[in-house]
Amino acid sequence: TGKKPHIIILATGGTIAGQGAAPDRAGYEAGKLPIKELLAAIPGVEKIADVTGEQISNVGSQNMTIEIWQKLDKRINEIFAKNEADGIVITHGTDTQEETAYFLNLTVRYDKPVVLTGSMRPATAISADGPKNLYDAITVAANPATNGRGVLVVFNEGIFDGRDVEKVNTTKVNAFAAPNLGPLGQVYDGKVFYYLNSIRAGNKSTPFDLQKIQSLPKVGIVFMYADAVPLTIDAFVNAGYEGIVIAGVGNGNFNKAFYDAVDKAVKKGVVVCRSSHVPAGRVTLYDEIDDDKLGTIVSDDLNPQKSRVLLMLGLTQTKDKKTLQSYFFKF
Ligand SMILES: NC(=O)C[C@H](N)C(=O)O
Repeated sequence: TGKKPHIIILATGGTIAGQGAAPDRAGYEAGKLPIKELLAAIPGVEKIADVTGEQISNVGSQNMTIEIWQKLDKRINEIFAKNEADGIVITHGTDTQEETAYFLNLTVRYDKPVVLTGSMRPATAISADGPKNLYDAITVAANPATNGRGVLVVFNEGIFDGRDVEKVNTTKVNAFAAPNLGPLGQVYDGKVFYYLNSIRAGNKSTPFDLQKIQSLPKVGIVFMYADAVPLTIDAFVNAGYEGIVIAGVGNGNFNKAFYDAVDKAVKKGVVVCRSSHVPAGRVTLYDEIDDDKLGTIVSDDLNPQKSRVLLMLGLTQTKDKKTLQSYFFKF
């Protein structure tokens, strides 16, 4: 019987720390309860790990910021550099959890477990899902088989990789899925089962070492729909954005008006990435749009909000579109 693993919880807020007038969700506030109270709801956890907690922020994740991402990244890298913990669990709202997970998957320089979780029901609601998710996340982070799998999301007994996980339901406790890949595994009754490995590179095999990156360039997202007008494309260009992700229809398609606006943006040096708001599938090069002719890149199977994360980080390294495109196929 060796020493128990030490797990540090970094709390950022979210519904898991949410408080309302039980048993309702109406009018509840995310990011109210401190980490101490979240831990008090999972007695028995001391049998699987020595757990300590730190409060990084306390916000609903609709208010997540790049500044909090940088703070998280810095603290995670410091914890592992100084060997302060064997694994890290991040409690986080679900609205932007997929973005934070992918950002950290690309920027954390260590292979040790980093697991995000949250909840759909506030801590004060009937059958709150937070305590179980937190217990499961600690179980996964404490398991040696989690090493080297990048940043993960554990939710409703599913284990997902940070690159592929997406929020797929607005209110149900089964809120996360990886539409293009599926879950990496399952956590059940304190046991961890992995079924597959993500083949995407992350952690220190990316060039995105935030210690060497002062600030991130601005990248915006524009939503395409029938008869859409490209006002926001022009607005982003005029506001000095370095990149634009188009949340296109179908295989990253957009109409003639968008095409012309994208053409102008690219000619001004803005990098434009074609993604799609279709829930699954990849956006492929040279389908109905000739990317060589228009000067665009494609998102592969990253959704628009994750494409923005990668394009922001990519643009800190290069403006070369071939290299940026290679990031989208590799990371
Ligand atoms: N279920 C949740 O966590 C939703 C909340 N708005 C948040 O993202 O913080």
